[in-house]
Amino acid sequence: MVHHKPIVIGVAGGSGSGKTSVSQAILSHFPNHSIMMLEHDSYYKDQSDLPFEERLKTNYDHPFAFDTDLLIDHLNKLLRYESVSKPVYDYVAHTRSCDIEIQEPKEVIILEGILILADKRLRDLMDIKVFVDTDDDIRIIRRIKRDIEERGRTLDSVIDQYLRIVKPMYHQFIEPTKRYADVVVPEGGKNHVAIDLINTKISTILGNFP
Ligand SMILES: Nc1ncnc2c1ncn2[C@@H]1O[C@H](COP(=O)(O)OP(=O)(O)O)[C@@H](O)[C@H]1O
Ligand SMILES: O=c1ccn([C@@H]2O[C@H](COP(=O)(O)O)[C@@H](O)[C@H]2O)c(=O)[nH]1
Repeated sequence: MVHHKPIVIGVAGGSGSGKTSVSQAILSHFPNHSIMMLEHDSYYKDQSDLPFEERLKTNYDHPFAFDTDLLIDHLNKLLRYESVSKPVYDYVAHTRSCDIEIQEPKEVIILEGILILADKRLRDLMDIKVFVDTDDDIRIIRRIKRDIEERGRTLDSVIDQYLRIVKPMYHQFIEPTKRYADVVVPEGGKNHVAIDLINTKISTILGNFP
């Protein structure tokens, strides 16, 4: 029988910083535990009422792009050990897909996203706050590769979006949230020492569960 509220680990950082890699490294360290990922990206606002050309103009790196109220509602349900219907985001179509995913509650929740530390309501629900800190040049190189291979973009579109939006928004909204982090992880998923420290802390909290 479960007595304690689930543990929430927030993993923030710029696009391409290695948030997903760090989160995966935590997930794979606890194969026998009940652990899940919750991505702020799944809660990008639905834009199906806008034509595709209009969706291309959206600023996806601004807090207004997300339905954070819905994320908080879902997180609170998961914290009460209730399941939720997660939206599924389609990066190629730039809108919510028709699918939903049923997410069962778990003992450990990894909450991941570029702007999760920018919202005090989310910060207040986290037990451990992590910021993955990777230089701009490394992040743009990773993003070019990923967005062309996985998100249906061209080189020119990635460069244009990066210079016009992603970079200025990072410095205005994302980088300043580093000050809220308990742990700053340089260089993402390959930082084994930082990941071990985070995993040890999670084990300690799990060990203290009644
Ligand atoms: N330490 C690393 N060294 C090399 N490549 C990495 C490293 N961490 C992540 N990557 C690669 O960079 C890309 C972005 O990493 P990801 O973890 O998805 O970042 P984010 O979730 O912050 O956008 C992925 O293609 C991933 O394979
Ligand atoms: O329709 C969309 C939605 C998001 N983006 C970009 O995605 C990144 C955040 O994802 P990461 O996995 O953290 O890189 C954000 O910087 C948005 O610019 C998009 O291009 N289109």
